[in-house]
Formats: sequence, C-alpha cells, structure tokens
Amino acid sequence: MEILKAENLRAYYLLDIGGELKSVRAVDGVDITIKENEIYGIAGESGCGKSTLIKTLYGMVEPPLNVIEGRVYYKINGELKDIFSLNGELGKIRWKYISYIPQGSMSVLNPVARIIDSFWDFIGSHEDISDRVRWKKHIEDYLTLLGLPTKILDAYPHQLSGGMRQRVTIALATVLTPKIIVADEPSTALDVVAQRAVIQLLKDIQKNLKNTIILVTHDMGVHASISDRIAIMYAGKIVEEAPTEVIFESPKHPYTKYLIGALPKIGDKSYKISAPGAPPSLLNPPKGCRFHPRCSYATEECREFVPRLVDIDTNHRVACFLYSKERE
Ligand SMILES: Nc1ncnc2c1ncn2[C@@H]1O[C@H](COP(=O)(O)OP(=O)(O)OP(=O)(O)O)[C@@H](O)[C@H]1O
Repeated sequence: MEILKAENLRAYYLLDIGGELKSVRAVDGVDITIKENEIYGIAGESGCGKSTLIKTLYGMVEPPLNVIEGRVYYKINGELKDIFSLNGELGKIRWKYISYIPQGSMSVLNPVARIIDSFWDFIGSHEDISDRVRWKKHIEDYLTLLGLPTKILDAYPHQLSGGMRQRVTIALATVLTPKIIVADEPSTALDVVAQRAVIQLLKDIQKNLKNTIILVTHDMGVHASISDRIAIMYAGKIVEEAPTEVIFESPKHPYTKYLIGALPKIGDKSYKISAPGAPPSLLNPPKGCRFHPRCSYATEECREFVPRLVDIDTNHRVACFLYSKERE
C-alpha cells in the first residue's frame, strides 16, 4: 500500500544571476509512489538532484528552492494529504510521522552536551517530557532494540567513533518511531566497517518499526545491500525504477547500464566503460532526453523530445525511446 506519492513534481532553485532570474531545474517532473514497509533507494551521480528531491518530499522547501509544479502526498490515517496545503500541520507531524537524516548529520550532536541531553532537547521539542522516567525508559529500550549500548547516553560526542556518532544520530532522528524515514547519504564518509554498521542499523529500524525508508546514496553497493527498489536519477529526472535485483541484473536505460557496468566485480579485471562526458548543467539542460549527449543510442527523436517514464514490465519503469515512444 502506498504511503507517499509525488506527482509531476518540479522544484527549482530560483537564482538572480547578474540581474537575470535563472532556474536550476534540480527536480523536473518526478512521479513516484513509495510503499509502506519498503526501503526505496534513490541513486545517481553527484548533482543530479537526489538531495533536492528528498528535501522536497520532506516538505523542506526554503528559498531559493521553490516548488514550481506538482504535489506531494502522505498517507495519514488512511487518507492521502497534500503536504503543501498542510501549512502549520506539517511541523506537528514532522519527526513523529516522517523524519529526515540530512547529509553530515552526525555534526548535529551538541559537542558540549552528553548524548542523553541531545535526546532530551530533541524529544522535548516535540513531546511533553515531564514524565522523565517513562521517556528515559523509552530511549533506553529503543537503543537496546537497535543493539546500541545504553551507556553511550552518558558520553560526549567526541568520546564516540564517527560510525557510532552516526548511529546515535540515526537513533535520535527515529526515536519517535516515525512511519517514514528520509536519509541522505547516511553512510557516506565512513569507513567500510562503520558503513556496514549504519546499513545494518537502518535495516534493523525498518524491521522493528515496520516503516518506510527513502534512502539517497550515490553508492550502488549500499543500495545492493539494503534497498528493495531503486530509482535512478539523471539531471533532475527519474530515468529508471525497478526492484533492486532487476536494476542490477537487467538494467534497461543506457545510463543505468553505465552505472551498473562501471561497478567492480571480484575477479573481473576487464576495463570498465563509464558514461562519456559529464552530466549537464541544470541551469541549462539539453533539449530532449537529458542523457542524449552522452548516449551512444541517441537519435534525432532523443535530441528533440523528452521520453516519458513508462511501465515496461511489472514494477519496472524506464524513460527511454528504445523501449517506448511515449513523450512527456
Ligand atoms: N542552495 C542551492 N542554490 C542553488 N543551486 C543549488 C542549491 N543546492 C543545490 N543546487 C543545485 O541543484 C542541483 C542538484 O543538487 P543536489 O544537491 O540536489 O544533487 P545531489 O544529487 O544530491 O548531489 P550530491 O550527491 O552532490 O549532494 C545541482 O546542480 C546543485 O548545484
């Protein structure tokens, strides 16, 4: 069953460049439906709009970012609610209904406060914490459920490793047991052991809370080990979406093929071909399919028209004229 839905979402950074209004088309016509109890991965090169997309899905739209078109809906008490018309209500449901783990989030911990005080500050800004005994038990039970030692509550952030700080931050952001967790590169900048612990923690949270995680990372290895479905983003658009094993075993979009083909495999020493050229500027993206300047299959049609993201199989959507002639 769906829990979050975006329809024709366009979110642009509107910038005044030398007195001229320009737009960075970071999210440009995204349609997605995210289901209850799944880990939905969003992948793509740096700058393709992943962070902007999840910020917009979270409703964190502040200038210069503007929603130009489209809707985002959350399913709350069985009803789809348009989040941009919730106004003050959105602030109330944040963290209890949906939580956001931003990039570099471990730096949100107050360096001069013990971890428990960060929990009191965070919970106290959303809930009545006058019954401290009950809330302390909730915090300790939650850490134990996630396999984190409760003694970290007495530590200062600098006494913890980077990996543990990141796990504590994730526990903090999810302690009010939200239905949806939006996580932006939660394991990036950690060594592989710490990265594995963070991924395991996210899996444990999802298993225990039976919630939905929307996970942004450019690291396809992380997606392989945690995501149930993956959306591949290119230059502000989703170009392919499918269950993880389909993306890895049978990618269809030429860009996804490059992404998967460039991954290292044990024992395979063959030369890996990456996509030629560089991603386009989102201030002035190319006409037609945005991938066409880098695509070896590009035709006149690709240079003129934008392919629509369409179903080519059950649970498999692709935006490429090789598979469907539908245009946006
Ligand atoms: N505050 C801002 N003002 C103007 N442009 C911005 C701003 N933030 C991001 N952008 C631009 O929007 C586009 C999408 O950026 P975004 O951070 O969403 O991409 P990303 O895929 O998450 O990349 P990364 O993995 O590097 O964070 C980029 O062209 C970026 O330069």
